[in-house]
Amino acid sequence: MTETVKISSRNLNFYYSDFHALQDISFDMLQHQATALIGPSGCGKSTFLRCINRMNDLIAGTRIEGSLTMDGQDLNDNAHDVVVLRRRVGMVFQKPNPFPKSIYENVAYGLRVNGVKDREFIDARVEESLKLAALWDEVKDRMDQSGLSLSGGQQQRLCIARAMAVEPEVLLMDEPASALDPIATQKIEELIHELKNKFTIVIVTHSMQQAARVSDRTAFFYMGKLIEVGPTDKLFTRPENKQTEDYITGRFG
Ligand SMILES: Nc1ncnc2c1ncn2[C@@H]1O[C@H](COP(=O)(O)OP(=O)(O)OP(=O)(O)O)[C@@H](O)[C@H]1O
Repeated sequence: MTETVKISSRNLNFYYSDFHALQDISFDMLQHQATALIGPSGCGKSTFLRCINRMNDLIAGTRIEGSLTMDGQDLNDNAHDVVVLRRRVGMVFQKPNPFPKSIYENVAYGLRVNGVKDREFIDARVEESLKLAALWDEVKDRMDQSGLSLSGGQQQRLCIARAMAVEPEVLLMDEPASALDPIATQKIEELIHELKNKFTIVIVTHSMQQAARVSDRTAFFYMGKLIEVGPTDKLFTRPENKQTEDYITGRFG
């Protein structure tokens, strides 16, 4: 497998006012792989994820130092258009958050916002995205129903379809299955395996089992620092760092 770096973090520091939430984070996320971010609550996983699509820009008093690049381009360069960035980097959140609109309109939303008007094109992209999200068969006969009428697991797959409709290059997932039952969780995990063929995935998860099941590489964060990163099977079976070992064996966290 050829390994191309998609996103690269170098000496990344992030502050919420005086609080130093991320400290000197340096590692690469590879193209067409899933990278899992693990670590105890409050260690900075979500903060790091939100740096990638600059969602933290929305929080007053935050500051970022160091470099974060995608395809070698600095994401924090002021010349970088955040709207374009968010089209290239989709995001799925912990709780499914469909819009109070029809299933069809949920998926078509990003295209419409981007000015696409061609109905046939939108129809085709909606179908393709729902198929990619493994939801098409369950909804194809009720596209006009509200997205909110779906089950939690279906809603999350709808949100994944919505994110994919604008053909992002990267999909950020912040604990995408934490609000779902085991069967819906399994579907999302299977989906991640499929989606890797098309996208680069960075996933925050509280579940080490989930990280082990879905990711190629895992990064272990602790108190704002990156303690260890490497191939998932190695990190979980032969960690190099004592703190990683203590965490994965359940001695803390
Ligand atoms: N908007 C904010 N303002 C100030 N501090 C924040 C803000 N968001 C997060 N923090 C702090 O930054 C640290 C990292 O939080 P973050 O949410 O990134 O951790 P996490 O590892 O994702 O945690 P969890 O697993 O509980 O979601 C925590 O100490 C948190 O309290």
